[in-house]
Amino acid sequence: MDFVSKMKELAKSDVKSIVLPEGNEERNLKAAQIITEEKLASVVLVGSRTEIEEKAKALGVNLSGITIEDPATSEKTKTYAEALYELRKSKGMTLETAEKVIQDPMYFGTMMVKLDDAQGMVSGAVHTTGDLLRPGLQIIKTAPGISVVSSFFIMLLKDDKYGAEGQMLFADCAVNPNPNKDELAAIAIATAESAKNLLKIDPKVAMLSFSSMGSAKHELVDKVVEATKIAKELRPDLAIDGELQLDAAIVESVGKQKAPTSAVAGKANVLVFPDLQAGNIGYKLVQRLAGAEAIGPICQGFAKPINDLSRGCSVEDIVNVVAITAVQAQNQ
Ligand SMILES: CC(C)(COP(=O)(O)OP(=O)(O)OC[C@H]1O[C@@H](n2cnc3c(N)ncnc32)[C@H](O)[C@@H]1OP(=O)(O)O)[C@@H](O)C(=O)NCCC(=O)NCCS
Ligand SMILES: CC(=O)OP(=O)(O)O
Repeated sequence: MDFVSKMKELAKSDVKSIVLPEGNEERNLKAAQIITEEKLASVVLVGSRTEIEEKAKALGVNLSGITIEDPATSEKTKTYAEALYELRKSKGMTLETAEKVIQDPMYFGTMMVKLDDAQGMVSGAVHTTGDLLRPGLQIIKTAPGISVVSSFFIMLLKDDKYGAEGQMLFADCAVNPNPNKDELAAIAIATAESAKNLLKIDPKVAMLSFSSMGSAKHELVDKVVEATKIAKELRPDLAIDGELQLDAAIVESVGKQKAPTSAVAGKANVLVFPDLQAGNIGYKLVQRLAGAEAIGPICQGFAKPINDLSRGCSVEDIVNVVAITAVQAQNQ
């Protein structure tokens, strides 16, 4: 069974409630109907009830079995505003501001997850990644013992000779613009754990650079070398190695030539990029030029699952990320 089918089967086995805060958007509405028909999750659309109902009618989307929460009229709005105020008052938020902010479906949806009125959230077809991350960081916060929220893409490649039979995780492609060495080490460890938990593979983590094992000297390379050292010290049980160029990481013959003693070189199935410029460009290159399916960005490190989409996503992408979010919610 392929990865997406596995996620869907798991999601169906214990149905969770997932919020779509871009409730009046066409792809979200179409996805909501598919998710409901396939029983992948119990969908909550957040937004103006009138707009959602009118748009659904125009698109021929059947809303039965789907819950709509309108922040302007919901009986939950007051409670959520008060909870937001309590969480953010030490940062200077007033109750008046909280009452305004909670009208934003992104904040309303995030608060639904925080207060267990839903188990997960997916957005990003319209909003930017920052629009999802800010309420997430302010309200959901990090899981116990985790200091850095980051993200990964599940890359399903056309050529199964790479990664784990064509499956790879790429990180961080969406959250941390310029992680320092400690943050980069944390991203590597978190992504290795995500590879084990979601893909059920034995992670082989390559810390990517433009240098392989000292072949180039530069401060940008130093960060990757130091992050690799930190990650290995923190988790000697994990196969993490670097610094490696991309070809040394994924092509067996090049790995043997450039990093002959590495247990990861040539076999990597988790690629950790040195910064967000490289990560975001890297995943889009593989998606667009190599025709890989890119699922995500899936967030890791939040106390509860909230996930992003690319604004270029399809209806199918939304359905897939909702299934994965539901599986993450089962594992909470
Ligand atoms: C993630 C991002 C939104 C955070 O921005 P920010 O300006 O630091 O946000 P805030 O200052 O409002 O931070 C909110 C809180 O989260 C914390 N925080 C920020 N990034 C964090 C991270 N990666 N992990 C954990 N906590 C984080 C902040 O310390 C702050 O805590 P506090 O309010 O309790 O003091 C920002 O880094 C960003 O825009 N990243 C790039 C997203 C993007 O454009 N991706 C490309 C397309 S996918
Ligand atoms: C993940 C990502 O790059 O999102 P967007 O394309 O919406 O900026």
